[in-house]
Amino acid sequence: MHSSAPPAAPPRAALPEHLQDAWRRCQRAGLQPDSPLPAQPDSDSALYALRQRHRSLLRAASPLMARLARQLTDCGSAVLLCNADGVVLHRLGPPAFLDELARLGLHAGADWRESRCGVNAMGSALAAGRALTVHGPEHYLHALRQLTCAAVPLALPGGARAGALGIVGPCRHRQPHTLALVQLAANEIELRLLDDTPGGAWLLQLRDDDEQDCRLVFADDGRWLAGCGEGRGRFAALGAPDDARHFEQLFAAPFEWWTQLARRAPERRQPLQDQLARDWRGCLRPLAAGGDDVFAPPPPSHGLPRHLLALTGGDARLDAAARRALRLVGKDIPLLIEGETGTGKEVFAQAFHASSPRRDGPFVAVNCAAIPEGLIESELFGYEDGAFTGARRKGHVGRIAQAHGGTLFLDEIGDMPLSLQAHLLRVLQEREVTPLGAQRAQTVDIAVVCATHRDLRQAVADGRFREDLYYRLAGVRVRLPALRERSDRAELCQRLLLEENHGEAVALSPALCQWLDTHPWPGNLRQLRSVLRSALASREHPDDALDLRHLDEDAPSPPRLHLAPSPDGRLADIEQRAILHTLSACAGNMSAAARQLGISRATLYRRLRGAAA
Ligand SMILES: Nc1ncnc2c1ncn2[C@@H]1O[C@H](COP(=O)(O)OP(=O)(O)OP(=O)(O)O)[C@@H](O)[C@H]1O
Repeated sequence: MHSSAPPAAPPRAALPEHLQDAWRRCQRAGLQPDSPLPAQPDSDSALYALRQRHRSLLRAASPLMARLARQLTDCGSAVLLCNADGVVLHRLGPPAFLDELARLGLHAGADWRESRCGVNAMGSALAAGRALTVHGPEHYLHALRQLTCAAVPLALPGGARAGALGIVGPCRHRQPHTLALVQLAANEIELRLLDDTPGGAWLLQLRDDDEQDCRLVFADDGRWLAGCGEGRGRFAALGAPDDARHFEQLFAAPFEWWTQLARRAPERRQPLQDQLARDWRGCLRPLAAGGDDVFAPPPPSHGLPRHLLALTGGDARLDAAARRALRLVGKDIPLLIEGETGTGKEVFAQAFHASSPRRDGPFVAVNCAAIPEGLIESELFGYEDGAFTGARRKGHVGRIAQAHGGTLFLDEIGDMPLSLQAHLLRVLQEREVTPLGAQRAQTVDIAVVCATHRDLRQAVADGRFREDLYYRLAGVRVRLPALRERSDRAELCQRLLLEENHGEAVALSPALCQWLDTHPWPGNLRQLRSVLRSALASREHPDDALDLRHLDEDAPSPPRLHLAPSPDGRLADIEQRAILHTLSACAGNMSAAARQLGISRATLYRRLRGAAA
């Protein structure tokens, strides 16, 4: 875009009727064509909150936006998505052009409403409720007259306004077919929004001889709830969802029969005639159970600092654990985190550290199960120059001393050898550490957080863990719920998918949603993340919705491995057989086997050691 004088507006009569209306609205609102664009709010946290609120729209639109952006690579144009208030939720396009737009104040989070920015395609499409193009001088404000833009309003399944999709580019790149491209993408987004209708409803997918797709949604009792794009248009003659129509008023077929059929053969298309005697092939399927969980806003978690808050997607148990931990912040009372492998104990410990006044100090993590027993002592306490044969010349600062001023995280504390437990107890009591071979003790100022997947009290009862150390470490205990127990599983899947897909939303098939929701997840979040990561990588196209077929062949089977029969049925034997089976399937590759079992490599080594003992 260049900075020469803006092109003059065309005579009003030369504008199409709907743009004349838009110009009149701006005049009535008192906008001056030569006034600058209003200053736009630009806050990351406000944008984050806004995107959270509109995540179902973003999830439906992102793949289509990415596809459009690829088609437009050579035109130097950008694809924009606004919410129903005209605020930009997402932009994709050439970085140089996006920067130009941002310099005009049109960044993500900016408000394009017609009443603020004058006639423009996004704002005016929303104001007029119709698809339209605004080219160069047709913009009301001079500041926008070097742009050309086409936009289409988007509707929610019930017909309410969801937002608008648009393509904006430099004026010299006007493309006559841009509006048609946006319209096609908008139709597809509306279809995808249907997938998000809460459970307890049925989706009827219809196809006619021209292979035109229509989708209609019905409640359990057959009431017509929604239709989208073609779905609304092609059935307009028979009514609208708001008219409380019933399936049987649209089709010459009993709804009950269709739902029974759908339960027996959900994928099969059946011939179906509507009340206008048009022939379709239709397929009825239940909408994803629990789909509403994904879109319900998380219950408020007021008062939790940002890092801990980021962990709780609304699960009451995790929320309570975070609150309990938070009461310790700054009080030097040790925290003991319990939970199965992969439940996020280390991530929780890091969030605790980041929420504490020690956040600028070090966070030092030691996995007591991963360090060979003979090395734990020197690793933890350090040693002086020449303390023992093979020691490094200049000695070694132990992990405890490294944590000075910050937090020491002792993972798998239940695996600490008894001989070292007394030594650790002294450090905790005296807040001093004496490296091996040293004459003098050093003072250390540390917060201590420990984690274990074992039952430490049982270990105390069995004499494997010192009772006095247990009470030193377990100042406050929190238990992290297993993934299968968490009520925010759907939310968590979405969050991990966004993270794994570099911030781009991904659509999930209902079958996969259901599988994700009901899988027992023995490896918890670690396993979920790795399953999602490999599923994303196995898609043919980045726009493809994730489906069961993208799972590793073995992904659904770990629970079967754990349940394999063993001669005497003991749990430890079953576990060991599962481990050995997986190891042999992975040709002895420890990392691959650990991934497949959904446990960490350290846990796998530990289990093997346990099995060999
Ligand atoms: N709140 C979270 N949000 C997103 N991902 C998480 C979260 N918590 C954990 N994860 C993922 O799960 C993986 C395992 O987390 P973490 O290492 O903290 O678990 P752990 O309980 O300490 O496991 P182990 O007992 O095997 O040491 C992490 O690498 C991270 O990818």
